[in-house]
Amino acid sequence: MSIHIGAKQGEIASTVLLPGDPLRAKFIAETFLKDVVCYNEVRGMYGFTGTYQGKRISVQGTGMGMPSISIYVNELITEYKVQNLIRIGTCGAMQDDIHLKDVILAMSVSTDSSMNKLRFNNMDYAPTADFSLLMKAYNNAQKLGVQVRVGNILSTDTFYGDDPDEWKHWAKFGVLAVEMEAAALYTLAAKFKVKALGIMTVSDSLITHEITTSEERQKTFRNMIEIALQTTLELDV
Ligand SMILES: O=P(O)(O)O[C@H]1O[C@H](CO)[C@@H](O)[C@H]1O
Ligand SMILES: O=c1cc[nH]c(=O)[nH]1
Repeated sequence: MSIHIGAKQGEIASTVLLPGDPLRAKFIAETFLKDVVCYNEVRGMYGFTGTYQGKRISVQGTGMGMPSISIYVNELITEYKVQNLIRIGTCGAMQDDIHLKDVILAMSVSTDSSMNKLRFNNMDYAPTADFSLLMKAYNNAQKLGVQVRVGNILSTDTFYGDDPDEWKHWAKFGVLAVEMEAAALYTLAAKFKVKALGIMTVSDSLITHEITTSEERQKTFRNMIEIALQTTLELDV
């Protein structure tokens, strides 16, 4: 067992899907996986292992924000030898041609967080997706008939910022959408030489102020989940 994950060695698969919401992890396990075992309930941050079309995979909630996902990703990699980490999250659209429920593959991540400023002694690091995961996910989206946007997203530390227009500056530079974890995920994956990708569904628009309901956020993001699951089938480990 690690400090925050109550699994025994061998109970977590080498590929893990990472929703922020632990109830999304439960929903995915119950809806898409067979032979499911719940390996973690510590802090209510559910983790499950099961099989998808015969492939063993796990799904682990990460909580919200970079400090929280960093704890789970660190322990998954260092204590449980996880090799492939695919975040399946929600995000807010920052471009007017991106709509509710659109799917975004995060090729790179900008951030307003100080975590990497501290890690890299105030220099800029560019958190980047693993190209083989990105390419597989893109190809699977095409096969499933799901149009995806691929590009730069923002991982922010503040869901409720002080300046309601701050996101517009990122948008001017082509950033597609905002969420709160991918920069930390990509940075840790690079540090530990494992693979990571973020697949995000648009849950709200910063432009039109449309939002999805929490039930929709938890349950209806099938396109993103199916892209991630198909991608796991093509992984060697
Ligand atoms: O839906 P999840 O995966 O939690 O992702 C997004 O939703 C949360 C904010 O509501 C943040 O964690 C953000 O990254
Ligand atoms: O971090 C997030 C997630 C979803 N929507 C947002 O606007 N921000």
